[in-house]
Amino acid sequence: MAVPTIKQVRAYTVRGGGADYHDQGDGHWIDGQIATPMSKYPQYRMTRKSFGLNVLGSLVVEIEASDGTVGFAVTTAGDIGAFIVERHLARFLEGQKITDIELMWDQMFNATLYYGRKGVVVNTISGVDLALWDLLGQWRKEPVHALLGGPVRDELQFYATGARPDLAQQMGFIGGKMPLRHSPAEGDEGLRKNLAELAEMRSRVGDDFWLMFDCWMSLDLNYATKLAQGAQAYGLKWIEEALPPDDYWGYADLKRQVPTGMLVNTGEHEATRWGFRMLMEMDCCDIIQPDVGWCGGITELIKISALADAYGKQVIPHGSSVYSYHFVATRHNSPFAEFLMMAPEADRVVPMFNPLLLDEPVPAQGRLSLSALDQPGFGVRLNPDCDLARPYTH
Ligand SMILES: C[C@H](O)[C@H](O)CC(=O)C(=O)O
Ligand SMILES: [Mg+2]
Repeated sequence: MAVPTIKQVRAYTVRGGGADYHDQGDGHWIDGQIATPMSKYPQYRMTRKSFGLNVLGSLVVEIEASDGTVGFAVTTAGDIGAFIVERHLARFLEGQKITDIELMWDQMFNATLYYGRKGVVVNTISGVDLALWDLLGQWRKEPVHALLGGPVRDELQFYATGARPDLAQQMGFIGGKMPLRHSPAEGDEGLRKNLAELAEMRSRVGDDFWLMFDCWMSLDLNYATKLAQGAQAYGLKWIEEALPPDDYWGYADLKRQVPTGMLVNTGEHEATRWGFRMLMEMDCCDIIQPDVGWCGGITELIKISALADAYGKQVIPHGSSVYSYHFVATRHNSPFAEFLMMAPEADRVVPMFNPLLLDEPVPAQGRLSLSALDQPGFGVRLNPDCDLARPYTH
């Protein structure tokens, strides 16, 4: 059978939730007081939207093949990403065989090296890459996990990220990761409050339920060490993204300084095999947490994950819903997955990319059967009710 070629690449943007899951309405737990690198400025401490966490919006990449098959994917990159896709990356895709994903990835990455490497450019490349995998799956009528070598387990198990680990426990999740609220700018009193919150949550969930802190790049080494030592009494399973992503040296020190048995995890704002190589070579963490929509897509995650396996590290991707699930299902070193609680009060399970995708599967009792992932591609559809714009064409 002749392999179709890529006929057209289109980039759309959309606001309100979706892949830019921080773009939520006022009062949502994800925009409450959460420690960030901006917390040292009192005017930017109480909400993350105050410093522009939701400025990007979602990018939707649609790729149409010569036989009419269409693949698509979403990520966080908004208008900037749409510009990059339409005015720069499309040239490396249109006319290519839809099977030549490795070649297209290499051309997109190398052509953008002079202004890219990480951040929104690699988010954008990731979105294109995911759309290519979706297209291939649609054409072959196979789920992406089958294209990746097939699942190694029958169901996925999830921990939940959100403000209410106690409710996540009742919903059947294996653990709850809560945002750290108080940053070093709030001194010892803030540290006491952080530990008191953990103590309170531990008293609600009992001894065996996993509890984790997500520090979202907000701490310094000394504070992170004190937090980890204080949290030991309440059985904190891991301390996540404690330091800025570029502080590889700090992470290596932190990993040596936390109490025995407590894990140091990071990587959601890291990108490419070279970034993750640094984290692993310098022994910065126990578990790496690439976001498949930000780290370079599935094509790059395959390499990152193989490297991690050789280093004896687990790969528990950050969020990303179906884009992660199809990958996690196929890897021995990804034994569980994250589910981000996007209900405003974190009191029920709603699709992570709500309202952008239709047919987005969600865990029930903290689990998702592989049979929920057996549709072609990533198995999701764009919600026609979402107001997509196409700000650039080529
Ligand atoms: C809750 C965290 O601050 C962030 O919004 C999500 C995240 O880092 C994670 O899911 O991990
Ligand atoms: Mg995190």
